[in-house]
Amino acid sequence: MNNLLSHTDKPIIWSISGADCSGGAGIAADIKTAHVLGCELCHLVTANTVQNSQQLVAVNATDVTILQQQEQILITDKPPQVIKIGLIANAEQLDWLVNLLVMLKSKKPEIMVVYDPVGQASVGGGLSSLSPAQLAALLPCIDLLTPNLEEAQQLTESVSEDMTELSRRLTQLGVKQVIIKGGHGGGETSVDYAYSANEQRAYQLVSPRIVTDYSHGGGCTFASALASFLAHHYLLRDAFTLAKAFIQQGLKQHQGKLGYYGAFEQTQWPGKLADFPRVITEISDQSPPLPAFNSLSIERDNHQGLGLYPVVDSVEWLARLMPLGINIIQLRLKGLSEQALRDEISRAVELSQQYDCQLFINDYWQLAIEYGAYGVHIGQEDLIDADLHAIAQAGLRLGVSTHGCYEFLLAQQLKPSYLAIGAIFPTTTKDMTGQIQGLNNLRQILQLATDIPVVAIGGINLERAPAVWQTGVDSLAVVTAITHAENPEQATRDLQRICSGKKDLYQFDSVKASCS
Ligand SMILES: Cc1ncc(COP(=O)(O)OP(=O)(O)O)c(N)n1
Ligand SMILES: Cc1nc(C(=O)O)sc1CCOP(=O)(O)O
Ligand SMILES: [Mg+2]
Repeated sequence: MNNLLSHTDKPIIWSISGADCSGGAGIAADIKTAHVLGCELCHLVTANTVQNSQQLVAVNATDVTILQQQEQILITDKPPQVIKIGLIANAEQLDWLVNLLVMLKSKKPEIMVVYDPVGQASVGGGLSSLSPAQLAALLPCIDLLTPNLEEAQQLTESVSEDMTELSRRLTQLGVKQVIIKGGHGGGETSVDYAYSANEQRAYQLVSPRIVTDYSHGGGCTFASALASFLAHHYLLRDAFTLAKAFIQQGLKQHQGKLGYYGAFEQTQWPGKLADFPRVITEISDQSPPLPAFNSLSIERDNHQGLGLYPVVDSVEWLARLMPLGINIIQLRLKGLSEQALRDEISRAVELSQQYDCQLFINDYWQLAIEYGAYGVHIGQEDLIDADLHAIAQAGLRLGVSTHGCYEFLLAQQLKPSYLAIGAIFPTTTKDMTGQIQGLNNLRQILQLATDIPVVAIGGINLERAPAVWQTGVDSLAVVTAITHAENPEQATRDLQRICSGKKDLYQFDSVKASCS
């Protein structure tokens, strides 16, 4: 257990779950899911169940000594990044599991543990009779719990149907993050609710309900899809979004087929906007509804798009760069007094009119409106406080920062003038820890884009710019590649040249996991 180095490029997941001889649920679902999502899955089978599409006949619990042997033979050879837990057949297994998790987390705290608390088989019958009191020892070891509403009620010994209340209670029992699945309810849509105790934030996603009986193993698949995306280092909100899209895509394979309880279909890495959920948020679901924001002046027919987008921190920089034929530019001021802000912004707007340049003001949307700037750029944290109606009514364009697919979908629902995706690479300009996208993730997110222009930002320099441009983005936003360059004017011209190059690919079929 000293050497927890992995021997494979693929992230390793351990699934500690039961085997379903009918192939729909349990380990079978976990293996199929992890496989198509670019992970390697080791299985420690807790029970050999006897079931088919109609009934559960027996749960034959595995002897704990076998699970211990499997744990020991795997631990140095195939150590896990993520552990996914399903069926725990008895109290003896529970004790073993709690000890295992405590030991693993003491050696490698970053191991993530996902627990899908299966108590009932979907074909009817009890898989496990562990009580909430017995499970209490396990919950503090769990990073992500994925109950349905009924399971959340059982674990909290509550009759509440309020997902907010249930998820808070579950985190009080020690679980760090919860996703309560709404898939089993009625209605036209299925709403899932995630809550992170660390972030103290909730996320809600809704998808149209797909009518099909081919859903056997859907719950196990959802949990193992989450485990797979977490193993690829996606944040909870993005793993949640991708896992919901994965489920939607799988259910659609047998849409409308009823009368036979078939195995859920695991297909491929989700990449079609139609499979992705809608983000429920008070920002996008405002009343009255938000109007679409004015669009930018953009030339797409010559493949150039918006081109280079310098982001600078003074009017002096604007005055230096605008004469070079810049189409779009941003004034990103930090830490100035009210008067200094007013001076800079009013001078910047004047200058932008002189050069007919699309000037965006970062953060200060009220001053941008007051001085008649072309647009404002708003970060995710500031979206809630900004008066988006006022920005639209004043005719200003809106740019929104996004970091990952959840924020991208949320921002896209607002129909802004452009969407920024970052940070593509590590950057020294601001702390983007945990939010570095890389080129593969950028390509995946671009598959979800509509006709709203997309700007890439973060760590883009002369060497990296061609590869980012080739992903098909409409613009490259840069700070230090210009402001820290030995010769900023030359760097600007070089970047402009890259951004005027033809893009070869506008097709992103089956982009594989970020592991490549
Ligand atoms: C084009 C572009 N993209 C992203 C950002 C970042 O904006 P924000 O999230 O508001 O963070 P700060 O820039 O305010 O630190 C941006 N400014 N421009
Ligand atoms: C200001 C900013 N916003 C980012 C985001 O991802 O939202 S990354 C970033 C820094 C961009 O600076 P540079 O080009 O020097 O890396
Ligand atoms: Mg900002």
